[in-house]
Amino acid sequence: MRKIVVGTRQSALALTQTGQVVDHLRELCREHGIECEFELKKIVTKGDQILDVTLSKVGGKGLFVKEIEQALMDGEIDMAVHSMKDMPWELPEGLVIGAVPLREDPRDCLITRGAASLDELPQGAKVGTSSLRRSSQLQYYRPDLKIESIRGNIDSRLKKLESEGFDAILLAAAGLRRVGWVDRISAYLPPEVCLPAVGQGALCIECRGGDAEVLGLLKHYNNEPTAIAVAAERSFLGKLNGGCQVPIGAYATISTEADSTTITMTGMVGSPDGGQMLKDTMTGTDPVKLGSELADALIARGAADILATVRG
Ligand SMILES: NCc1[nH]cc(CCC(=O)O)c1CC(=O)O
Repeated sequence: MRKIVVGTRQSALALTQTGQVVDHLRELCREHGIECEFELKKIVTKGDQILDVTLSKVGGKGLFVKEIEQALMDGEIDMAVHSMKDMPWELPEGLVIGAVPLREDPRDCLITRGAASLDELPQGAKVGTSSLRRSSQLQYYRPDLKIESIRGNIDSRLKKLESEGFDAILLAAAGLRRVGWVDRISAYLPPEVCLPAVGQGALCIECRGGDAEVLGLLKHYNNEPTAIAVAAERSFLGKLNGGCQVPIGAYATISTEADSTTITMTGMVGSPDGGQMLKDTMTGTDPVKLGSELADALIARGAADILATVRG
C-alpha cells in the first residue's frame, strides 16, 4: 500500500488545516477505492523561527514554504499543505499544485477590544498588522488610525492584542475559522474596504509533478471554481512581480451560466500609508489572461512606481 507522507509547519493553524486535509483525503480514498495511508511530518521553517523582524525584511512569505518544498523535492515528503496566500507565485521546477480545495471565507476581519466595527474604533486607535496590504487599505479608509507592526502565529497575535495595548488587530477570517476561534471575530471587512491577499482563504496542496499516484488522488480534491479564481489572482500577482511582501490585494469570483464561466476580479495596489490607492475590476474567461490584463491596467496608472518605492 502506498504511504503518503504529508509535510506541514507546526503552528496551530498549519497542524489543524493539514489534519483536516488528510481527513478529507482519507474519505476520498474510501469513496474512490484508492488504497493508501497517510503520515504527517512536521517541518520547522525559517519563517517560524524568525519572529522578531518584519517579514519583508527577512525575505518575505516564501520563508514558510521553501524548506517544505525542498523536502518535497528530496522525497522526504510526498505532499505539502500550504495556505495559498503564503505561496510565492512561482513554483520550483518539478513541483506542481495538485489540488486547490474549496475556499474558506476570504475576508479579513477585525478583532477588537470593544469596538463592534471598523467605523466604531475611536479616533487614533492603535491597530496591529504587519501586512502592507492591510495597512494601506486601512489607512486609506481611516487615515487617523495608528498602525503598528505585530507578528507571530494567530495565537500569539491574539495574546498581543491585550498585552501590547492594541485597540484592534487584523487577521484573516479563514485562519480563525479553521482553528475554531470564530467567536473572537468582532467584524468582517468587506472586500470593498479591504481586498484580501491573493489566495487568501484557499489552501494549496503541492506535490511532485511526476507523482502520478498522488496527482490521481488529488484531482478528486480539486475545487474547480476555487482553482480558477486563485489562478486569476496569482496571475495578477505574478504580472506585478509580487515576490515578497507587497501592498497588493486581489479577489476573484466565478459565475457559471449555461456552459460559460465568467471570472470577475478586483485588484489593488496601494502605498503602505494609504496615500495612493489604485483599484480596478475586470471580467474575463481566461484566468491567466485576466490577471495579467488587470495588472496591466494598474501598471498603466502607476502601480509599478508604488511597488518600486515599497521594495526600495
Ligand atoms: N500570513 C500568515 C497567514 N497565512 C495564512 C493565514 C490564514 C488565512 C488563510 O489561509 O488565507 C495567515 C494568518 C493571517 O493572515 O491572519
